[in-house]
Amino acid sequence: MEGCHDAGCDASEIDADSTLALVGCPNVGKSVVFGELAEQYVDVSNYPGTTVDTTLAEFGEYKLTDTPGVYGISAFNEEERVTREIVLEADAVVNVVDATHLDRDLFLTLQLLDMGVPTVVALNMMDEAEADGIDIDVDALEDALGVPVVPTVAIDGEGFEDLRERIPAATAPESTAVEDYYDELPDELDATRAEKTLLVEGDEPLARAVDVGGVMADGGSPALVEPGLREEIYGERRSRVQSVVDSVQEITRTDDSIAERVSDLMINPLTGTPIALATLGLIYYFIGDLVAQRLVDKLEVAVLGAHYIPAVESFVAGVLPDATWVEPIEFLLLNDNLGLLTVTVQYLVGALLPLVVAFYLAISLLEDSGVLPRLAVLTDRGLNRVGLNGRAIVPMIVGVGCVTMAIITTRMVGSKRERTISTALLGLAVPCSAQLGVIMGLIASLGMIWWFGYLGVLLVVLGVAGVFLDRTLPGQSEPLVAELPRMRAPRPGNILRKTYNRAKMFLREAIPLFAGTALAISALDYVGGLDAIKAGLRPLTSLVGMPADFGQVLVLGLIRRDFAAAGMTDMALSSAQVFVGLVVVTLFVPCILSMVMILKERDAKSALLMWVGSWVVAFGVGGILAATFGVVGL
Ligand SMILES: Nc1nc2c(ncn2[C@@H]2O[C@H](COP(=O)(O)OP(=O)(O)OP(=O)(O)O)[C@@H](O)[C@H]2O)c(=O)[nH]1
Repeated sequence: MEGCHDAGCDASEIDADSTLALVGCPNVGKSVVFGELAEQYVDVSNYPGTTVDTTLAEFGEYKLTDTPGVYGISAFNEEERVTREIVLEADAVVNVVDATHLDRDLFLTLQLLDMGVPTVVALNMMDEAEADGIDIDVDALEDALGVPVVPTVAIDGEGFEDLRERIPAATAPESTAVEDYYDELPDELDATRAEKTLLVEGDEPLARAVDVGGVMADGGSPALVEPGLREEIYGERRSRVQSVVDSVQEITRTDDSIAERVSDLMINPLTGTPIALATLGLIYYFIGDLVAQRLVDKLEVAVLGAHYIPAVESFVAGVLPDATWVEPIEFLLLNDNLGLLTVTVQYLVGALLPLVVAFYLAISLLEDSGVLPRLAVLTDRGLNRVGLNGRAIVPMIVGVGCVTMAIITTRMVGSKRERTISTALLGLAVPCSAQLGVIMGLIASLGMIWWFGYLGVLLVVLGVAGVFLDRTLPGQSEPLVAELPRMRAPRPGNILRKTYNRAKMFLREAIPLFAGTALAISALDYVGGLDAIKAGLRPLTSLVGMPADFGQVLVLGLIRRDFAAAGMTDMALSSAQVFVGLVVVTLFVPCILSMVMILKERDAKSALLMWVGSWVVAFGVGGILAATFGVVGL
């Protein structure tokens, strides 16, 4: 069935096979509503903008599509374009409205109704409205809007029976205040009410698609209407929203709740900074120390290293026949660098799995409690200087746990440009905890001053690289959307479910990639490729004042960063050499698994540029430090 947003579309047009879109502002509970209606879990987060991909599900005889949260139907950014497209295609909309934010959310509702989109309003978060002393006269709201309004508490499944029942009655008022503006459009234009409304609001994709007489796939000249018209229509709609809110809502309590007071403390730089540092410290302690060091150490070494690897080795040796052709197979499966059944499994199960689970657990808690967006607001200004916004704080912290993991979290930092910058910075100068552990051990014997020197160099490189990328990459980074979700007690069920789902999805995508890479590197190793690389690296190792053996360290670094740092433990080096060597291995290329992830999350060109860039920066900075300290490799 075609979209039916023309004037006069009524309930009878919504029948079996109709497509329903779930539309609402960010963080109003759409994902929970979707889960309730479709009986299917989608990622629920107390963080605006977590629904980036859309999900389609069957709901009774309808098809139901989840959409990214938007404040209005327009096409200024990626989320808006996705939602706009879905709304234009849909037969009806379930508009989720946050009862504690009527004044904000009803703009979208009225816009949908102006467009003639058959709508049912799910007035969600009624529990929070009640707690905040917000009294809404639902019948009056229904009368004012002219469409069904159903109060819901999505997390408790309240109101859904009613909602399901009233969806077939989705409708839109026959006429709209916006119709007066349609006169601005060419007389011969053949467009639906939805299209006309968007056109008078200056919708660019539609304006570009207009040809004489109709809306076409492409062609025609953009800007059909005066540029100022949008503001006029928006202003008029906002005043309609205000009068609806004034007539249906009464606020009986005005003092701040505890959650609001905590929130204020968190975003005030004076009190927020120590809270943020403590939170970051806690995350680091949990992911970087407790899990990445202790648990992973136990699992990787004491369990898998001591029991699993010997067992699999003897099993494979027992199964494979004793013949020369078996040798390469045995090497691919069992070699000590990246054997498919040995080190690769040891890494995936012993390190990556616990890290992934720990990470998702921590992030889910931070998201659902509302701490995460407040951290983003606090760190926003500093990160702006390097072309990022506050949302990038998470990948940076996570990177200190595991860079591979952090690269996935760059999904949440906003535009493609910011994702590229944060990925590049992560790959370049954020040491992962496994590497940091070994590095700390090595530096501890040199003294505190070297430790600060090491951190100082990394910060300078991060700053310079960030500013460089910000200036050279085309476009501009997006500002942080300032709207803060409310602070809530996380729901354990949701945290566990989300962690499980995210970890499962991650592993399902990552395991084949890692296995393939391990096989390819092992094959290269078998034919002597890694030794050849080591010999070829000699000019570079002397450039940074390191002995020839440092080539071996770099080859290990291509595979895993902590291997590289660990490779330096039994080399005879001066203090300055240890320092320079550690800076070089930190800035050196991301480990092979991070590279696989960069390839997957970005594209081949960015991955190659980042890889080559790391060589240049590592040896450039290493060369400067070597010259400064006068270190010479033997
Ligand atoms: N108290 C309360 N919390 C709710 C209700 N509905 C949803 N939530 C919580 O609100 C937060 C946001 O819910 P989501 O379903 O992720 O919101 P969304 O609209 O899909 O958000 P985006 O996808 O980011 O636009 C989560 O922490 C939910 O647990 C409700 O009726 N009452």
